[in-house]
Amino acid sequence: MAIQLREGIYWVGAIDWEIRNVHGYVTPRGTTYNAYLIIDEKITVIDTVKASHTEEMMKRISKIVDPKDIDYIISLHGELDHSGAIPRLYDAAENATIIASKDDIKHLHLHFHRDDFRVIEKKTGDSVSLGKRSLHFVTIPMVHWPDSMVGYMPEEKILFSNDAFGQHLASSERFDYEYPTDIIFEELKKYYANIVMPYAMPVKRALDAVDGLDIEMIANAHGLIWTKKENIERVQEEYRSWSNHEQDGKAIIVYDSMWESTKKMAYAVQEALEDAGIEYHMFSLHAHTDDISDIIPYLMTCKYVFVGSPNLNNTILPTIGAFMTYAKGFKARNKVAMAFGSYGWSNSATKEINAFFESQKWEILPSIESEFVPDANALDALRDHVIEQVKASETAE
Ligand SMILES: Cc1cc2nc3c(=O)[nH]c(=O)nc-3n(C[C@H](O)[C@H](O)[C@H](O)COP(=O)(O)O)c2cc1C
Repeated sequence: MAIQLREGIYWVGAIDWEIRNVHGYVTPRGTTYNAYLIIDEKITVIDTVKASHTEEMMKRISKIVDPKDIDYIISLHGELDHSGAIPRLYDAAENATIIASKDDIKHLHLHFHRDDFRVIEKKTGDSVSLGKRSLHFVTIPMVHWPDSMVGYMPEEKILFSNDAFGQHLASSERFDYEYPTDIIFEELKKYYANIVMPYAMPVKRALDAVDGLDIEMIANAHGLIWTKKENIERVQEEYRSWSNHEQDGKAIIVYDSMWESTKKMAYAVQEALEDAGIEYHMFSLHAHTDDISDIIPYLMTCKYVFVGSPNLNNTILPTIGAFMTYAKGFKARNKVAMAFGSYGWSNSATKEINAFFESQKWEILPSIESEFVPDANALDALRDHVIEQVKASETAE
């Protein structure tokens, strides 16, 4: 059924209980595609759903209104998890016009190749009257596509924010007050880290653009809708802090190992961090025990990054390569990093890892290698080295 947000404003999206991977970002809790129906003089749908969930959306809309009567389809972002059902909805509506940003109009064309779409372009400062209510648009390019836009409805104090402030979280509950707050914020951070993080400057500009709006509800495109005053303030503060690359002073250890030598080294690093009083999280990529997308939220806010790989055929293990390839796109800033790993006869793994650190412009601590299996002395030396380096880094602050 359609869920009422305010009188005449409904959530008509879809719940994807099954999805576990969105372009390499694992989504253990599934997701939702949030679409909104507004019944006013102009019957309007804001965003749609992934094509696979089109009929679920159509059914929810049809409980409230005959889709043929829809006047406006507003597309805030052309990615297929929001635009996938636009062609079906457009065909069901007899006289609909699509409202979108200039880039989104181009993207919709490049996705659907529909020359018959009637479109109206909107940009920052433009609005559309729906009758009793209106929508005022703000383009937020690169949060997270060039086409991204939000719509503010002053009469209801609702910000339709599309992907901004979203979380991949499937639930029968629609509103933040119905769901454990910690889980929503955990998923908010994971979403920001894995989707939005590369675009720190555009995020700051977007936050400035919506700053000062009187917002009582953030109707986003994924997950729970924000309604609680403290949560609406907190999500904006969190986005501000993340876009400023603020850190929590913690560490991450990311490693893989074939015969457990590098694993022993990872645990020596753990011991050192405990001795130095640094909080940390360890990620083992062995046999994909941990997923690389789970590391990114920790990477975003940590200070220290320890990466370990043994040598395999003159290079690193592919799991560590995948982590570095994935991490590289996010442009995490202000890290202090150290490589470690075991080798047999030629060492290139830590060099490759250091080259990655360098590409990220992170401060690099001297790496440590072990020829085959590290003995107790080697592990003690590694531990002491890490303690010394970390303490020096803490004192230097
Ligand atoms: C298939 C295979 C290829 C390897 N290739 C290299 C290599 O190119 N260079 C090197 O120094 N050691 C190489 N080694 C040796 C490992 O790096 C060494 O055994 C190391 O101690 C393994 O660390 P781990 O226990 O953390 O997996 C290779 C080992 C295996 C099993």
